[in-house]
Amino acid sequence: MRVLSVASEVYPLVKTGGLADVAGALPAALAAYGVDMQVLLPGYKQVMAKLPNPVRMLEIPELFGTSASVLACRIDGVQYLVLDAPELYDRDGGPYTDAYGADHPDNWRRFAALSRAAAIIAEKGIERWIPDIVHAHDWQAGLVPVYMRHGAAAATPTVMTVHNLAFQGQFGADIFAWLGLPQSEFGMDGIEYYGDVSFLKGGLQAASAITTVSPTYAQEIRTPAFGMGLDGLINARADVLHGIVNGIDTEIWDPSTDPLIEGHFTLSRLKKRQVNRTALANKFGFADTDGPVFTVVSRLTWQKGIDVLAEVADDIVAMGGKLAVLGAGDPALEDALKDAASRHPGKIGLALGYDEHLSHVMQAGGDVILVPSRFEPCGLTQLYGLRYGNVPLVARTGGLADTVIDANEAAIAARVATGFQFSPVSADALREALRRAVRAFADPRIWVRLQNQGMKADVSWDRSALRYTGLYADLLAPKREPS
Ligand SMILES: Nc1ncnc2c1ncn2[C@@H]1O[C@H](COP(=O)(O)OP(=O)(O)O[C@H]2O[C@H](CO)[C@@H](O)[C@H](O)[C@H]2O)[C@@H](O)[C@H]1O
Repeated sequence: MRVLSVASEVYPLVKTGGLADVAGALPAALAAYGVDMQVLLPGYKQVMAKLPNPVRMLEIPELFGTSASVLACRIDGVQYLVLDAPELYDRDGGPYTDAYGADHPDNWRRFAALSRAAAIIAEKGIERWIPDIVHAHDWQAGLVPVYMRHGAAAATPTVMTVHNLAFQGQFGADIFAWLGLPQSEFGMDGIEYYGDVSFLKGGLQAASAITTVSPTYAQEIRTPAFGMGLDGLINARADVLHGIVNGIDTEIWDPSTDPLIEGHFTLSRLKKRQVNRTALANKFGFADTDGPVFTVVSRLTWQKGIDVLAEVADDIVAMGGKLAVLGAGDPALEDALKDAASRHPGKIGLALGYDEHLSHVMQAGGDVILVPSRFEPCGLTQLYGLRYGNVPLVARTGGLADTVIDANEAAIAARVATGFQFSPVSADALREALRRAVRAFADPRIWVRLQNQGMKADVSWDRSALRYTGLYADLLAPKREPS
């Protein structure tokens, strides 16, 4: 089965968040089930610089006012297709923003081009490789199913995966004329959204199947509270909606071999974890290694509940804990955390910025990974925490609710608890959960049990890869007429 996956970021070539991890891990995970997945992504400056021996496979003479080509490149067994269009992608800054952090004004054109290129590949193939299915991720690939339904590959099934419904790719109606779509698309069943254009809405309407990254989030987005204005549409398409929880790449995230951490450890050699704790304490300038070290690796935003975290920072210290935060985002939240760190030198440490290496160090050396998100489609840092003995303390929402088993008394006694959940996302509820964690940490028997159970949890892609494979197979199965 041949599947073309289309994403705006893919680890290890370019990453700003969880989408890259998932788009990067899927090809290998699905290969185990006989899926031949190739991944199309934009040829940003940082991507082009990383390609070993790219081969030019397909010329696209006219793509949104510029010429483009598709390069193929194999890295660690994965076949990447890179859309080389310098006018669109050869720029300083990140995948979506310029060097000053502002969105590129022509992002609609940059990602419409990615989607159009995917549709062209679906029609023409790359050499003799023609996808049986096209799998689009998030709004940046939202127009893939839309372009496909108006072209020669209209019969090829498409899957639209929502990694975060908060980002919809909404642009003014004036861009519609430039998209090269029939006028009928500017309507209820197409990409029109309250008089604007929405790339994600288009994808959700046109795709053969919709998936999101956990079963709980799949239910939540059917409600006005989580549906971000699209709950009506999602409910109307509930028969093709699936919640498939993310896994993690257990080779990259393996505490027994991880080259980015100080000391390797396993379930049976948990004591060896200690050197990582010390390394973390040194990195964040902690005065000592007493008490639990709470860690946060996150975009610093309202979605992630970082305002609530800042509210309880003093309490963490008062409870005898330490706090280490790695992240970047909203300047007001960065300031609130900077203030907390300056109030508590040696106890609260802040690393502002994006640092993949440090994120591994934190998972290996922390005691608790905090994820106080207001909504969380799946969440990956709690999965890395489980695997690294960094016990998750999470808000009871979305994929966090699906992947962490709360340490209530019954779950502790039954030896199934893996972390702590709290609800609602408020300072009071978070404080209460922190207290529970501090109490559990004080009892080494309970704590080691939590770490053990977490490290034993299956966070691999195995089960979910099987579910994606099943979904693809269903989409390809000949439709039976109702009898
Ligand atoms: N400052 C920093 N330095 C280094 N690494 C950092 C970092 N900030 C974040 N990261 C890393 O970026 C990734 C973030 O992934 P998440 O799943 O937690 O959230 P994100 O909102 O990006 O993803 C969206 O897509 C994913 C994938 O489907 C869903 O799990 C999630 O719920 C959804 O919001 C993790 O690998 C984390 O370690």
